[in-house]
Amino acid sequence: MSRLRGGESVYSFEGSLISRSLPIDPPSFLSVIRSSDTPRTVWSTPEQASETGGTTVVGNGAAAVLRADGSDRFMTIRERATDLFTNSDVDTDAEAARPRLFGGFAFHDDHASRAPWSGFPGAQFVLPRIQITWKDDRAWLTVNTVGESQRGIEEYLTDATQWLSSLSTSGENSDPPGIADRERATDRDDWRAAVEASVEQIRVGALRKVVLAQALRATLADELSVPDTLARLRETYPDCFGFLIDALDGAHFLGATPERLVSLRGRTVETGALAGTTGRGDTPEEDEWLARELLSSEKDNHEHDLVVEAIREQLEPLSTTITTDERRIRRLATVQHLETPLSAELTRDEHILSLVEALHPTPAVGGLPPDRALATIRTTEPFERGWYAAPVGWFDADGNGTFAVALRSAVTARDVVTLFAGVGIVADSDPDREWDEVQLKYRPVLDALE
Ligand SMILES: C=C(O[C@@H]1C=C(C(=O)O)C=C[C@H]1O)C(=O)O
Repeated sequence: MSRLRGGESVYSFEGSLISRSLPIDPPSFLSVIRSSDTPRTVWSTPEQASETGGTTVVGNGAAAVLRADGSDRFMTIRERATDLFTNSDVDTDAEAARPRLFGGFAFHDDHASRAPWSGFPGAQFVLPRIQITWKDDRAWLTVNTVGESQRGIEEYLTDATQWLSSLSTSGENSDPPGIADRERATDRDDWRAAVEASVEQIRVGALRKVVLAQALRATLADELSVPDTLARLRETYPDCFGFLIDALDGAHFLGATPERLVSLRGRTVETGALAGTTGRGDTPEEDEWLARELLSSEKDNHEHDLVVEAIREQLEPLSTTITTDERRIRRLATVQHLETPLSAELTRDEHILSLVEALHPTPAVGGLPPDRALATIRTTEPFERGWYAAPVGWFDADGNGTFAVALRSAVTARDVVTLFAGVGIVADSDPDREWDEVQLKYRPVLDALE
């Protein structure tokens, strides 16, 4: 396996990309990820996703890592990716198995790589050394090299095939680690004051909406298994985007988010608004009652309208048509949301990173007007958002890809897991109800740990 491990050199790649893939018998997800080297990548799309039809990818190690910082991080990543993909030699019979860059961005332009985000730059994308892709009932092995010879890639392929055949075919999930201690970054009084101050800003017309978040530091009782935690999240949230991004220093960012930021295939864009939240009922009747109440809530519909409007405004200059579907309920294991799917046809070819940059942050996680909302978030939140609520996903050589908004997520370092969750504040937000909503949004990750 030593040849499969990425050395320091992968972080400043030179030479051209060679990629080979072949169909394989679907291996066990848990076995693959448990025996993968860092940086590992996990990406799984909702089972029902129309354009991807439920795809899972695990990346073992790195053939190349692209990193960038600052407000031009989107462009820098795109340029470095273009260098990487130029003159590449890719041999695959399946679109799903093509080489892809997986990673994401920090929420703020002036992101600070300090705890709990040390190791996470403003942007990081990994071209996996080995990519295992599952789609429907099929699976593929892809091996990527940069700056190696043709003979080199054949050897990597042989090693990777041997590695796969050595894996156990079943994976039993271990018990969750449990939580020994919890510490909130924001106490209830500070929260109340922050929400009231934002509501006041909205009432005087300085803001229209702002999304305020909280952080929860959980010290684990036992050792964390990242693969097992992800497997639990995938099981409870099959209709979410599951993700894992390894920093290069041993930290991990993982989650299961219901929110798509954007997908691009050719000139077809899929996106959507997700904002406005209520809980789950104890019975189907109670669930229905809560859903109906959410659909008719003036406050939640206003919160949601602002997101739909902002997305349409960003897409309009780029698109020939924009289609806004009917507003509906998105029911998850712990909460229900208002959701409006949107799609568009672009007037010309665009790279998905241009769309990601244009859309991030939508008012579902930032606010309006964007600059004032971001300044309010910066001065109000006593912690670093890091990669929380920011774009995570993948793109390929053609500039196609999918990005989700990294919600219901946590960053882990040794025995501490820091969870994040936020809520949209509008004129009639009540601090105590918003507090409760934050606690509900911690549940996906908390349940996977307890
Ligand atoms: C900010 C979060 O969620 C966002 C805010 C929502 C709301 O305020 O109703 C709903 C879904 C997400 O767009 C989060 O989960 O942390």
